[in-house]
Amino acid sequence: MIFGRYPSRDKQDKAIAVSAKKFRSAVGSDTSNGLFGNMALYSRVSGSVGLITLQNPPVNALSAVVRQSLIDLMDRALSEPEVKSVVICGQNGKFCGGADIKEFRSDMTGPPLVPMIDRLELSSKPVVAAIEGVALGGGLELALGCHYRVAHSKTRLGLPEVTLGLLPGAGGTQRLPRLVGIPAALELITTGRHVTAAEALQLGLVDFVTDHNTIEAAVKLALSVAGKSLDSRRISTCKCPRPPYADALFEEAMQRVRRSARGAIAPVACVQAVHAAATLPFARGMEQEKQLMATLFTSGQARALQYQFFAQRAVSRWSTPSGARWDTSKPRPVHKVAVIGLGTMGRGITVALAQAGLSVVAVETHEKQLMEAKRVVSGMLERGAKRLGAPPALDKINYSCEIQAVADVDLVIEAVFEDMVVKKTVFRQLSAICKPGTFLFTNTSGLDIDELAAQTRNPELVVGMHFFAPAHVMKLLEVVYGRRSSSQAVATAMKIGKNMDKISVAVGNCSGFVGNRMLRPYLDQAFFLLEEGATPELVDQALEEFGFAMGVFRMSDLSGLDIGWKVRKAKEMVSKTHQDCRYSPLGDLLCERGRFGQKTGRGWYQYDKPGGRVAKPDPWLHSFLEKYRAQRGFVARRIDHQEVLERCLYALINEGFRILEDRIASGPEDIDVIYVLGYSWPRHRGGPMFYAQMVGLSRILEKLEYYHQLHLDIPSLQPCSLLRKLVANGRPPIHKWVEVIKNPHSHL
Ligand SMILES: CC/C=C/CC(=O)SCCNC(=O)CCNC(=O)[C@H](O)C(C)(C)COP(=O)(O)OP(=O)(O)OC[C@H]1O[C@@H](n2cnc3c(N)ncnc32)[C@H](O)[C@@H]1OP(=O)(O)O
Repeated sequence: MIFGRYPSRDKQDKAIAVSAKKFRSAVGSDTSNGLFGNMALYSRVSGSVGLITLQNPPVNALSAVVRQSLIDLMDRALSEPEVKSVVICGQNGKFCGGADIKEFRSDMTGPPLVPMIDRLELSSKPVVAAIEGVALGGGLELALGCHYRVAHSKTRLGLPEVTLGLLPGAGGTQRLPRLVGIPAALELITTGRHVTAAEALQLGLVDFVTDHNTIEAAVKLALSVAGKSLDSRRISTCKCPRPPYADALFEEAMQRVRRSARGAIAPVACVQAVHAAATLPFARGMEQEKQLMATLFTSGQARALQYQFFAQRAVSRWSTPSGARWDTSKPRPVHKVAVIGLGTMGRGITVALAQAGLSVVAVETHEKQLMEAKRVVSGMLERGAKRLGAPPALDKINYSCEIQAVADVDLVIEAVFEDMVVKKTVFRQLSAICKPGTFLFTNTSGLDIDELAAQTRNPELVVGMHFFAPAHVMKLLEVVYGRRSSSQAVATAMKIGKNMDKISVAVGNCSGFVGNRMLRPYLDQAFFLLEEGATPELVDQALEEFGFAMGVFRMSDLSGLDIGWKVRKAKEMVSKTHQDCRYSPLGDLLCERGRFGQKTGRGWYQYDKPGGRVAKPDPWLHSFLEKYRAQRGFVARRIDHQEVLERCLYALINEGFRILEDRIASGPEDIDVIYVLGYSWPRHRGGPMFYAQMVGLSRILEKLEYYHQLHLDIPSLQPCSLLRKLVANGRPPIHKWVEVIKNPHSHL
């Protein structure tokens, strides 16, 4: 009966709009002031249910105006005698993406979330949250303030505040443990993990899950609970269930976050807040939550993490110095893709493409290697499918030993050895075989895209794609446009990246592109520090305390020293005499002795066996360094962590400024996203360019000048002109740097 009268989603949105219009005229509001641009709308459904719809596209974030509207509309629902219960939902199939993060950058105005949610929970009429799409952060906290929660089966729920350097500060740290218990709450709040509706139901986070119309289901529930006691439904009044092993649980959680957070303060505060829920009455727990939140809210880490959140979205709005842009370039549809070369990278790329639903032709020249690749790729797909609970996309891939098999594909991703001669040969072949218009993309970590494009009939179709290993897992993709790449080719590469669930950053063509180009001076400094008296352990410890998952030497041992050695040999750096410019052959000398890192059981550290993973200081390496210094006239001196950080990081940042100056990256966000997602730069430090702003550009400049004066033979320590210009321009904030780059005479 109720559902027969209930409008479809479309009709319902229209009904809401109509009643919103009536409501606006009833309250005599002025729509011209934008008040009703972002708000909540009210309508009455099924006679006695007040329906409040959050309306703030794209994710119905709880902006000041939305919060005020919600309060006003709840008051209205409570004051209407005909209304017996209330349903809160979000427009366009999204319940709520949480507090409006953009507001965090300015002085917060409008009614605060905490009393708003408390009032909701205190309501004498039952309130049901109809959750579709997402209920995240403040959105989930709002739902926790409601008396019942109905979710659509495709909804994702979570408290991701920790990823923004915060904690769920609108009662989330106090209500969630009371509802789902301490172990689950600790895990969800400290990781920020989203859960599916099915898991939410299992945890008791939601009361009901539907595959059908969520609002219909919520209204049905609202009708059925009207007039019933709400005593047991107010989460704040419930006792937090405390397991007997709670102390050990908190101890373990604290150790875990301290280990994995590497200096990030939010996860630690999250554990403390949940501990308050377990040990204090609700009101006192809320006070504790508020205090912890206040500390986090104004911290540099929260600013860094929120900057990174927006930067990861900003990079999709790419542009090139020649004027090509994301909003004026249309990608071409791609249905069938070929991957050439099924080594580690080619296999990962094949998996990522198949998982994105694309048909793939996977090519490897030798039958034996092809079969081995097929076995490995199938295993990867099966494991991935098991994790996602979906069938593996095995049938998306056709394997072939014949390069002719790529004749009818729309796009090729070449992933053969990182060797220009080999790649050139493949590109000439592809250009002859492929149908006209086929995009030819190359997976390379730094080779010249223009040189490769010159091998083809249509250089405008050539673009670089720098995948990071493992290619089916890592989120980052550097999309490298050459001098002649068409805007359509760039747009298509960006689109394919998005389809593979990657964050793609469009960058210009230069040796090493953005990521590896900046890595060079960083690695060089680490080698020079060894020459001057440091040990690999000292350098790594400084970098790991800064927040890197692994220091530079442990990382080199893991990825293999021979890779860099091969590149240096190809560039003739190993054999060249380096007169004006300092060059450390330490890495080469280790490779000459067969020390390639973990794979050989020896590198900058020693391991118990080839392939071993536990790095131990190596006395042989220490005495080797001593002999090396003695032979080459280096006098070992005491080097502290501060010098390690300044030399390694400021040299890397200086290269970042050069990259901006050369217009290889279109803004500092591009660099910061690349470094956080591809090079494990600690996320809570925003990225190298954001960190430079936090340290202060004048200080970076001063320190680079100081070190450059001491080491005139290290050009990478010479401050670049953009850095000087920014300091001369009064150190503008990071979002204004591009103005100085575009207008060198700018006086901000
Ligand atoms: C008192 C302080 C209390 C704080 C508690 C909080 O609530 S903190 C906020 C917690 N919420 C989140 O962390 C959610 C962040 N958003 C997301 O995870 C995702 O955006 C999404 C909601 C899962 C949607 O993902 P999708 O891939 O569909 O879209 P985008 O990520 O590209 O986002 C679309 C645009 O929406 C902007 N946006 C998203 N969430 C918010 C938000 N909470 N506040 C403001 N703006 C938000 C996002 O920036 C995108 O816009 P662009 O213009 O493209 O940048």
